[in-house]
Amino acid sequence: MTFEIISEAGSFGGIQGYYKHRSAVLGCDMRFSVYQPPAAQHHDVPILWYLSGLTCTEDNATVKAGFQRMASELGLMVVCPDTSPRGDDVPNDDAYDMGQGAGFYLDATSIPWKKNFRMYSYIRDELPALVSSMFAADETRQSITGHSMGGHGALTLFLKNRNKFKSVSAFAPIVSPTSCPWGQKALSKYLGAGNKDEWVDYDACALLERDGAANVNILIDQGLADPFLQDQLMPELFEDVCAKVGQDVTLRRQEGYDHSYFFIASFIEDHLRHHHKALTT
Ligand SMILES: N[C@@H](CCC(=O)N[C@@H](CS)C(=O)NCC(=O)O)C(=O)O
Repeated sequence: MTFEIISEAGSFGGIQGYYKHRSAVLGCDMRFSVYQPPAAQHHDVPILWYLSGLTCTEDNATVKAGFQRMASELGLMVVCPDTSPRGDDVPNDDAYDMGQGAGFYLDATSIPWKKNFRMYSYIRDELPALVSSMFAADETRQSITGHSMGGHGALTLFLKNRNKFKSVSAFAPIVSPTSCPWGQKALSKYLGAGNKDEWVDYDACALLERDGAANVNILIDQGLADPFLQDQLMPELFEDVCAKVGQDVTLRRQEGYDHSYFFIASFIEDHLRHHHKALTT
């Protein structure tokens, strides 16, 4: 497995880096960022995956979430992948919520998307193998978080891989893509409008209902001034399923916060502490 260093910069005693590699799973070049805490100079450290939302690249969270100070203190490696395959040879769409920048963390099965849009397998298998071969990362201790579309990615990847991730959290997640316009559009194009049986495999509410509660506390923050709250995010759907199946969830409704990285930066410390606890006990 080979990779290229795009840049590395000192940050809170550790290193904030940007990297590029050829993804066999996605069939294109991909970029991602990794924060290595100072502890990684001495031993393998746990990994926190941060999945971003629509229109984002690996850069948004890296420069705007403000996780480096706390990740340094707690000894967490934070990896931010891109949100989709990219490039001139990769299918795209003019809309911001489809195609490049909108991979929805699933493995597409429809033409023309299925050749490249395999972000589920990329995040679950290919990128972790690369990261643990490149850095002092402890593959046995991984957790996952994300924002909006990335919150959907974090919840679904966790719920389907409960032995791989020790904990999960999310900021303003899409909790039920089968129930909201962003999700219905993406699932009908990536998986096929007639394949609704496959849609539930990428719906956190449906997965929880189908597979039952996980043995962890799920932390979710949701801003009450988020313009997408009522039509797209609907955290009450997740809350209802959690109550039904006995899933331990902490859903915090935050007054005055919108969908932006100002919201994420305000609560990122709590999320890093949530994951650190699960990764070190
Ligand atoms: N209509 C909006 C929707 C996209 C959006 O709000 N994206 C969120 C994730 S769902 C985001 O993180 N944007 C980038 C940023 O704030 O840095 C736009 O095109 O900017």
